[in-house]
Amino acid sequence: MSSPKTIRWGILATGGIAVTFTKDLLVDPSTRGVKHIKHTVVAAASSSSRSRAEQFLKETGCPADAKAYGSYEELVKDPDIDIVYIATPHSHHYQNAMLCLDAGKNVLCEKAFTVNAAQARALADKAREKNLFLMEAVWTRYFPLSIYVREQITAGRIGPVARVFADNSMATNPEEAFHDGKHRLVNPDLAGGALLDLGIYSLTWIFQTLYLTQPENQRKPPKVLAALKNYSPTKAADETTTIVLSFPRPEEAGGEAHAIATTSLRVATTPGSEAAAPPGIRIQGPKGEIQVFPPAYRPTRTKIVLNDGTVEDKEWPQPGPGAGSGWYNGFGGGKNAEGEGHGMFWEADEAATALVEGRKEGKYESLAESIVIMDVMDEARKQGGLVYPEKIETTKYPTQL
Ligand SMILES: NC(=O)C1=CN([C@@H]2O[C@H](COP(=O)(O)OP(=O)(O)OC[C@H]3O[C@@H](n4cnc5c(N)ncnc54)[C@H](OP(=O)(O)O)[C@@H]3O)[C@@H](O)[C@H]2O)C=CC1
Ligand SMILES: O=C1OC[C@@H](O)[C@H](O)[C@H]1O
Repeated sequence: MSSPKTIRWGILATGGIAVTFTKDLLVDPSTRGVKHIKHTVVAAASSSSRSRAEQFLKETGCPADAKAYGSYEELVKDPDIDIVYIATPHSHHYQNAMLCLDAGKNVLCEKAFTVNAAQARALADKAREKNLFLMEAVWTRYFPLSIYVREQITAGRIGPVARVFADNSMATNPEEAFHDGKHRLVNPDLAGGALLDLGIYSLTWIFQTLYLTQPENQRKPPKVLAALKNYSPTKAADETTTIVLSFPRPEEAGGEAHAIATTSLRVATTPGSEAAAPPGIRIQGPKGEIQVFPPAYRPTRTKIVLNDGTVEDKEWPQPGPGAGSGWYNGFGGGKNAEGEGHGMFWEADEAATALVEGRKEGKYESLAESIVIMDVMDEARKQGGLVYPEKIETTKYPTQL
C-alpha cells in the first residue's frame, strides 16, 4: 500500500466547535482504521486578533510551525493550505465560503450550510466554476452508525421506508441561558433559532434514510407543512419548529413516504437520564423499524425491531484515543466516554479522501441534497413567518456583516 497522503488544513474562526473539530482532526487516523490519509493543521485565523489565533493553535495542540492570522482574508491567501474548515455562525457561512472559494481554496463548511437555499446555490455554482471541493459539515452522516443504518435500509431489512419520526430538541432554559439575546442560538443577526441549529439534524435523519437511500433518479424534493413558534424575547428566532414532509416515490418503491421533523430549544428529546432515553429517531417500514437513540447529532446506540420478533441492539462508541474527555456542544458541553474520540474526524476523513480522489463533493451528501434541505428550511420559515435581517439573507458578495 502507498504511504498516506497528508492533507493540510486551515481553520477559519476559533470558537467552540473549531476547538473540538481541530482536536479531533489531530487524532491519528490509523486509530480508527483509516490508513490512506493523514491530517495536519498549517494555519488558523481569528477575526478578533492574531493572538487569539496563536492561543487557539496552542490550546488544540497544533504543530508548532502552524501560522496564526488575525484575519480570514490573510488565511485564504496562504498557499500551503489544501482545505479550509469554516466554523463561524451560520449567518457568516455564505460570505466566508465565498471568500475561500474566490481565493481558490477547497471548503468544508459547518452546518447549517447557509442561511437560505439561494446562498447554497450560489456557493455550489462558485465551487463548480472554480473546480473546487465544497461540502457541508454535517458530521453525523459520516459516522459508521449512519452508514450501518443506511445499509440496513437498502438491504430491505424493514422494507421500503414508509415513515420517519426525527427529533432533535434540547431544553436549554433559554431565558436563563441566553438572557441578553446575544447568543448565536437566539440572535437573529447570527441566524439564531432551533431550526437552523438543531432542526438540521432532524432533517438529516429524514433525508439520509428516505432520500439518500433512493436511486438518484428517484430522489424528489418533499412537500412541506410547517408550524413554527418564535422565541419571545427576540421574536426573530424560532424556539420550536415542527415540519411534516411528504416524499413522492414510485408505487413499486413503496409509494409516497411521510416524515415528521421536530426541534426545540424549550423541551428535550431526552428529559432526565440518558439511560432512559426514548429513540429520538424511528425509521419505519412494513417489516419493522430502526431506532436511533439521542442525541440525534451524535448517537451511539441503534435498535432494529422487526415484526417477526427480531430485536438487534447495537452500541457504537466513537473510537479512541480521543480528543480529550471534554467536548463542546454550542452552549455548555459534554463528556466523551472514557477513551472515546468525539467523532468529527469522520467528516474530515471524507473531505480529505475526496481531495485525494479528485472529487468535488462529499460522498454521503451532495451539494444538490444540501440545497434541497435548505429549500425545506426556507419553506418552513416562510410558512412560520421567520425572516432574518437582509444583510445575512442576501447573496450579494461581499457584504459587510
Ligand atoms: N457539528 C457540531 O456538532 C456543531 C456545529 N456547530 C456549528 O458551528 C458554527 C459555530 O458555532 P460555535 O462554535 O458554537 O460558535 P462560537 O460562537 O463558539 O464561535 C464562532 C466563532 O466565529 C467567529 N465569528 C466571526 N464573526 C462572528 C460574529 N459576528 N459573532 C460571533 N462569532 C463570530 C469567532 O471566531 P474568531 O473570533 O476567531 O474569528 C467565534 O469564536 C455554527 O454554524 C454551528 O451551527 C456548533 C456546535 C456544534
Ligand atoms: O451542531 C450542533 O450540535 C450540538 C448542539 O448542541 C449545537 O448547538 C449544534 O450547533
